Amino acid sequence: METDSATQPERPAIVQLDHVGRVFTMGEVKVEVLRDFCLDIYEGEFLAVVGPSGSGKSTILNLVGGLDQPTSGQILFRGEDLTSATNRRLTSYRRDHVGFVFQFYNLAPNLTARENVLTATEIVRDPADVDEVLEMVGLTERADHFPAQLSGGEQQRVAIARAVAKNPSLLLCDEPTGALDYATGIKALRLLVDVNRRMGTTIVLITHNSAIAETANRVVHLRSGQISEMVVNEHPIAPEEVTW
Ligand SMILES: Nc1ncnc2c1ncn2[C@@H]1O[C@H](COP(=O)(O)OP(=O)(O)OP(=O)(O)O)[C@@H](O)[C@H]1O
Repeated sequence: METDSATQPERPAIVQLDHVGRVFTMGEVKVEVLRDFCLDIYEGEFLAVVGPSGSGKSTILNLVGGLDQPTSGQILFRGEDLTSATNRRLTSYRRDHVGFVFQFYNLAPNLTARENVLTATEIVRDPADVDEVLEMVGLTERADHFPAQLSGGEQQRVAIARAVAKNPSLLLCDEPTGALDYATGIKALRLLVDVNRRMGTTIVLITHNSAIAETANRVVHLRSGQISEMVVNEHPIAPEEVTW
């Protein structure tokens, strides 16, 4: 059954960034990327984070995904403070709750499409059915091909299938269409929208392309690590309507 796309803050927050600061220190130099950054991400929403290069998008995604820790403030996942979590707990958070999709697909070259997806499901408690996920991404016929035998768009579909097959609560996508041509990018975006609607997975998509963001329920515009604008799309457009 399809779940309604979440637009509204009445939904509980899945992740809360509470007065988060992130300073990178390189020798004597300190780079303050985020200061007092606050954002709630709601269960089941499709949130786009848009901003120019260097505005802090990947920094935020890495913090939300438990790949990085803030220098100040708190990050809560369903009320649990991740900033005081042990490394072991953070690893289980990433394993059980988070799926990542990157611009470059990071597939294991010596494994077939199916094996790439299967490997991800072996480490989680409640995975989705691998064959169903491969069918959803339209790769049933290509399941026995190795990454080098697949096009860029097909490889990205394997990467999405791999992330989705873990049945994560949160799917974090860093420029997932960045390396794809227009038509292939639209297909990848369609998949993400379908995953959000059909599986109720909360999606955070970061992009520098504001046209893509119109498919999301809510768009956070970033400028120099600050939210410059927040837009709720009452009627997100279909990926097929996106032009860039
Ligand atoms: N590990 C690090 N050490 C030092 N500075 C960093 C580090 N990671 C990020 N930065 C700096 O933080 C700022 C924000 O980087 P971030 O990668 O979050 O931006 P972005 O919006 O994702 O950019 P892009 O669209 O180019 O990927 C940049 O000025 C970057 O140089």
